Amino acid sequence: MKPFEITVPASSGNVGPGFDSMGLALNLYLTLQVEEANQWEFHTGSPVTDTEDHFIVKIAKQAASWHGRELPPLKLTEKSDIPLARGLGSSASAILAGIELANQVCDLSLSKDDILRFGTEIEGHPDNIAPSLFGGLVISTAFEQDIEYVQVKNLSMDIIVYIPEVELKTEEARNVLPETYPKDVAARASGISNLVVASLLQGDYAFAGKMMEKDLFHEPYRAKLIPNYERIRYEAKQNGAYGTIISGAGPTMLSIAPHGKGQTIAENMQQILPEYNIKTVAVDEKGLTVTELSHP
Ligand SMILES: Nc1ncnc2c1ncn2[C@@H]1O[C@H](COP(=O)(O)OP(=O)(O)O)[C@@H](O)[C@H]1O
Ligand SMILES: N[C@@H](CCOP(=O)(O)O)C(=O)O
Repeated sequence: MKPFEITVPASSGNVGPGFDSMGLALNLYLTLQVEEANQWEFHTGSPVTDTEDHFIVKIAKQAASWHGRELPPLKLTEKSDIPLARGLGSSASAILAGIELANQVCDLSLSKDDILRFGTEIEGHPDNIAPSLFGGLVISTAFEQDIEYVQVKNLSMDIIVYIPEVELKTEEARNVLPETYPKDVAARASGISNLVVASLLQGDYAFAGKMMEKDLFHEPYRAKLIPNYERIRYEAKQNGAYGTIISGAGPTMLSIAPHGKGQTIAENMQQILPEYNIKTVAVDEKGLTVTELSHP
């Protein structure tokens, strides 16, 4: 086996009202270098005590065993710009890295649709898995045995993320949501989501930003879990952003802004919230990639 590297972008799920179905791939990356080895080795920036039980290895073993195969020992080197439990899809990126690892090493011949289905089954919803796999903005939903999706590329807007120091587990942020929604609320909430999609497709980012802030599916329930929720929305708008939403389940927040204005907005917002990591990010258009390494 030749050494290779798997690269998976981060993602921002929901994009406001597209709860569990809309997500954007972002240019923060998890990379996993893979080499043959006689015994397991796992290298990351921080110590890994349970090499064979590491989340990515567990997923890879699961993917291999579902196809009647066993993963051999490997030397793995992981690097990641994606902060954990911040609403930037770290778990989806790690799941995809694990599935692709098994796909490559055990010759599973999984198609991208197979990976989407398997990854969604593990993650529970496709809104992070689909964009991290395909790149761009992806709208997706599980329908019977399949995950149906539409990929949208070449959005022309700037994106700013506000990453706090605190973590928020997605599971915890899902527990505050209602089990069911009254019919009139569901109808309005999906209408708002449809307006966001339609305006993004038309390139009307100002209207998309306005409607993104009107979510009824999750933001009203999660706002209390997100530090500085109202303040970030207000200050970002004062500084010229079109709209600000919770990224995934939070606690990171994300603004969309006019093309070319993102950097200035990020700098101004960093003055207001010095304890945050605030930066502009771009949409990743490629999704998961695998490259052969000549010199690992
Ligand atoms: N690269 C990784 N390696 C090991 N575990 C990871 C990795 N990425 C994510 N995880 C696991 O996923 C958890 C975060 O998932 P989650 O709460 O869904 O937040 P998010 O996906 O928004 O970052 C981490 O606490 C960790 O258990
Ligand atoms: N649709 C999910 C998205 C979770 O994204 P994450 O990055 O916070 O894991 C939800 O809103 O729960």
